[in-house]
Amino acid sequence: MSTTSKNQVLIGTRGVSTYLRFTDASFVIEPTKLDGHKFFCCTGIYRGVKYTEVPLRNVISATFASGAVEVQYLVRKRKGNCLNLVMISGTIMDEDSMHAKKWCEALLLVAYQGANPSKNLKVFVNPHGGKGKGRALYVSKVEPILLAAGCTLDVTYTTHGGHAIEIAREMNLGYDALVIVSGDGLIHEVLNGINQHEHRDKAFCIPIAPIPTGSGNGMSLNLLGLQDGLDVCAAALNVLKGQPLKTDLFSFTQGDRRRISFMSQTIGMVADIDIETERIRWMGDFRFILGYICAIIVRKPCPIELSIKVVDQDKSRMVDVLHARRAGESPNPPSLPDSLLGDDKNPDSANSSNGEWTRFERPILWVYAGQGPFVSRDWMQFPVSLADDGLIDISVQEVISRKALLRAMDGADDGRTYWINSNRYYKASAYRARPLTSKGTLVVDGEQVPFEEFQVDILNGLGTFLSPYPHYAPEFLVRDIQGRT
Ligand SMILES: Nc1ncnc2c1ncn2[C@@H]1O[C@H](COP(=O)(O)OP(=O)(O)OP(=O)(O)O)[C@@H](O)[C@H]1O
Repeated sequence: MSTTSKNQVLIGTRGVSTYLRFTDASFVIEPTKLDGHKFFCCTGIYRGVKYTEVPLRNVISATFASGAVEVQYLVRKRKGNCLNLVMISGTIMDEDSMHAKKWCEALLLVAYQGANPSKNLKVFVNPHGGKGKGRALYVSKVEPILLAAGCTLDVTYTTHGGHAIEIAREMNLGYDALVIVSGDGLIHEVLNGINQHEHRDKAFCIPIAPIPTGSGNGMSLNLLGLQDGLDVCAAALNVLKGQPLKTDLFSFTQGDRRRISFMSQTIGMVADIDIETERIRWMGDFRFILGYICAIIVRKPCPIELSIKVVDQDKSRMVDVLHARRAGESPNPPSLPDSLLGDDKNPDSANSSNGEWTRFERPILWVYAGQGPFVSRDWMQFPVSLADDGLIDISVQEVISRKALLRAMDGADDGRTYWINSNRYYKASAYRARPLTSKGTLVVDGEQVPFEEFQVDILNGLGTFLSPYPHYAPEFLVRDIQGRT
């Protein structure tokens, strides 16, 4: 029987003849006995070569040189573990060289769905982000994957806050993607550098791919999901295989200074948590939980004047819109009936009229505005957020009892329903806030900014990120909507 078939090659590896083949969905390694009859021990391992099947997407490289085939791919050692880069190689057995070469080319073609694996990448590495392991993780885990794919890397290790702004402002526009090895703060810097670029609009089209080595890593979680969002190898795979996802950005204006924000603006208690837990960043994202508990004990009100251009404040409808959008039933957010736009059905918030500013008049503990479901692994702040709906999600927490705040932290069954308990949640086209005291905290994408009057407007679809999905990661579909008001 000839072993030659279009989708497989037979190689000798570790003394075992082994088929390498691919189907429409998978890359398969199948050890056999040398006489061609398949033989497995009960574990599927034959002299150290194990039967392996991985999604085609996990194949990074396939080369043929000097009579040997080499395939590099990502695999989980155990279910639930992080991905790891591994390689299988061996000399071809009864194939001809031309077949082996063509097989490698065909495998790469399907594994990359026709895209070029060898990308030209600008890489920013923040050695200070998160627990300070960015450099080590980049060198040991991420760079080998990018190099295996044949990428050209232009790497900058940031030396100080603001360094990434300086580089992004001046960068050339020939990169296929900007790889950001840090947390959300460095993404914020890069976007603000791009905003000052001479060719701003073109620069905004270069997709950004986060590699999660920060504390919260909200954007990485939102793009890759809870299983992969903190896995640097899964994030490196996204650099190679992700598709551009357009996201809204926010224009944050204070006086004549305008910043770009891509994820969140926080005022009051949650901003305090960000700042006050800075000195325990070695704890990773647990710092936010600890900070929340301490902040509940203090329960400091934040006197501000808040005005919102409300588009919707009905949580049930927000969930329905999210589901419809993800099911592809509604390519664009459905327009709301005029009677609902800016309608103030709730006497607890202030008056508004269509397209006008609604004043929020009750004492508040915090405002959390932004997009993207997760701001960190345990904190789902904007569960009904859509990447490019042209709206900002705003949650406002009135002053309530400590007990009620602790209950809010509990969420429902999985800690992902935090928003249901924050008592006001809006979809808005803009908002503005004016502090009524000089003491207070304001944080934009993790960066502390002066606690002064500001306004936020939407920059619809200006951001570009690489993503495995056409929306934020699918697990964020909100199933449990108990308690929505
Ligand atoms: N070499 C450096 N030394 C000190 N600070 C740096 C350096 N390089 C960058 N920075 C600053 O580090 C800050 C924190 O980075 P980043 O926000 O990415 O990590 P994080 O705060 O741990 O994560 P997250 O924002 O996801 O919670 C950035 O705002 C940046 O200004």
